[in-house]
Amino acid sequence: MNPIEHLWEELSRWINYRLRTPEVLIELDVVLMRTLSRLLSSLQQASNLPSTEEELGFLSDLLQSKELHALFNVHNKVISNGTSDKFFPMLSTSMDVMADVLEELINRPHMSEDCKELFYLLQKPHVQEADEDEETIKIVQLVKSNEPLTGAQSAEPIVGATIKTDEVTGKIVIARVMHGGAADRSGLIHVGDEVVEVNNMNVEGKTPNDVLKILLNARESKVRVRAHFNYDATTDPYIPCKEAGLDFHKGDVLHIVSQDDAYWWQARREGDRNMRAGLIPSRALQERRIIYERTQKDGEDGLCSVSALPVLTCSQFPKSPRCASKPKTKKIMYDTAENDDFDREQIATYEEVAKLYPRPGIYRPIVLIGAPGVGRNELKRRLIDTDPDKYKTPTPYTSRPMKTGEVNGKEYFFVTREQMEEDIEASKFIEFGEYKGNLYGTSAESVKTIVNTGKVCILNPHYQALKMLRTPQLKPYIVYIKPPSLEVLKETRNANHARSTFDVNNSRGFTVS
Ligand SMILES: Nc1ncnc2c1ncn2[C@@H]1O[C@H](COP(=O)(O)OP(=O)(O)OP(=O)(O)O)[C@@H](O)[C@H]1O
Repeated sequence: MNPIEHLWEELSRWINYRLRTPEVLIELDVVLMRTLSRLLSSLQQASNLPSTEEELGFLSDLLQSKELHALFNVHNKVISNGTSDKFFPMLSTSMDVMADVLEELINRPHMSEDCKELFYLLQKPHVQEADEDEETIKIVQLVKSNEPLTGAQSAEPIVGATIKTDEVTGKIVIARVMHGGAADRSGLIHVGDEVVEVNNMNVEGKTPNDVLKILLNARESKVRVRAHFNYDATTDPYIPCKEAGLDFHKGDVLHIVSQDDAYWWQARREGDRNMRAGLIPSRALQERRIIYERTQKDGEDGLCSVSALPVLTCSQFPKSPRCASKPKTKKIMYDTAENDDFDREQIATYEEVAKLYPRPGIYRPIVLIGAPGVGRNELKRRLIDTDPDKYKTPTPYTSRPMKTGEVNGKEYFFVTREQMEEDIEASKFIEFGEYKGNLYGTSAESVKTIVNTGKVCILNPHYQALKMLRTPQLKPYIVYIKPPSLEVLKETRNANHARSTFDVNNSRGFTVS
């Protein structure tokens, strides 16, 4: 440790270990002066001069540090009060008397409520700083909100309080505390309090407008996420402080206030009037937890080695007709390994969201999802029938040669295989597949074109295409089609002579018995 660090250590230790009594303020001042003069003389000795960048940096930080400046303020205060006995206790022996009383109290086998209160009060440092006029600096953390500030027109609003320049001193002071606002609820801010610093910026010489600018520039995280899991802090064995936890349910939108800690974010529930932020597990922590739980569970199920990041493959999903050996229409090919988002999507934690403002004349696409054969295609067809000018489905692309009577752009857009492969490679298709040696696919561009022409785009893609469709640009409504009861299903499908869409020959009627 270099001599400067050593001196600073000594000074800090001294401050930390002593009570802040009035006598101590004087003593502190003496120590400060002594330490600084030792620092100066040590700097004057050539051998002790800071030579490395690290030492110079330390000295520069020290000289600019808030602690040192605060100590200088103490020094100035002591000097400006001269020999006034303002900083001295009423009795020269008051500290001894207090120690005696505390000892007396602690040795009592039973303490009455009054004694307990006295015992508690006497241990509080502010009792020991008895002077009424003594200045105290409160560091108050108020979180900026959008709460209305009625009656704040005359002066500038600051987190539920108004400020003004004091006519006599020229300092910024609290003019009014808005009832029920953040400042009022904190109970720490009162009319007439001088504002010394805002967000670590000294406001000396500044106008209320300047202070407002500082507040407006305060950068609070604007991140909002939707939770994809339930969270109950009381049952979380990892949370460092259960009381500080914020419980939420799957689907809740959370406003992330701070992501400074890698494992514990601070958040508020969107729309919650309680302004206090609470701790929630970060995405990284929750992902780890889910992976760990899955690994444990799979272990219990007797499965052999499970990778830390499980990637679901077709075989792990319930038997899908599109995975059948002889697909009816087309084989959908998805190389999940190529999709960066795939793993994360399998571990649902938080999803970033933002408020959406409708754009006149622009409709969000409707994406129909559901069990095979549930009737998505039928629904799409019927919707388009109701209003063909309003609803539109994209025309697919194919590499198959055009048949006689077909019109390019009507049934399909006909392109070469090379062109299609190139576009697939460039992620231009939301879904694609191969059937009988020809490629088929729906391009993202054709969805955008329908949206931009003011029509409602309807899609009934393979569920894997959701990854491509669920983007901030397209913002689709994803509608899950729930099948009706078996009785209704039998009745309607039989009446319609419905054909199964997923059996190998596509010629079977519904086998509902
Ligand atoms: N509401 C309904 N009433 C009567 N029949 C229906 C109804 N909905 C669908 N069907 C019939 O059921 C069969 C399957 O419907 P459809 O092809 O729309 O299913 P799908 O969900 O698009 O299937 P897939 O996703 O597997 O392609 C069709 O013969 C269709 O006519």
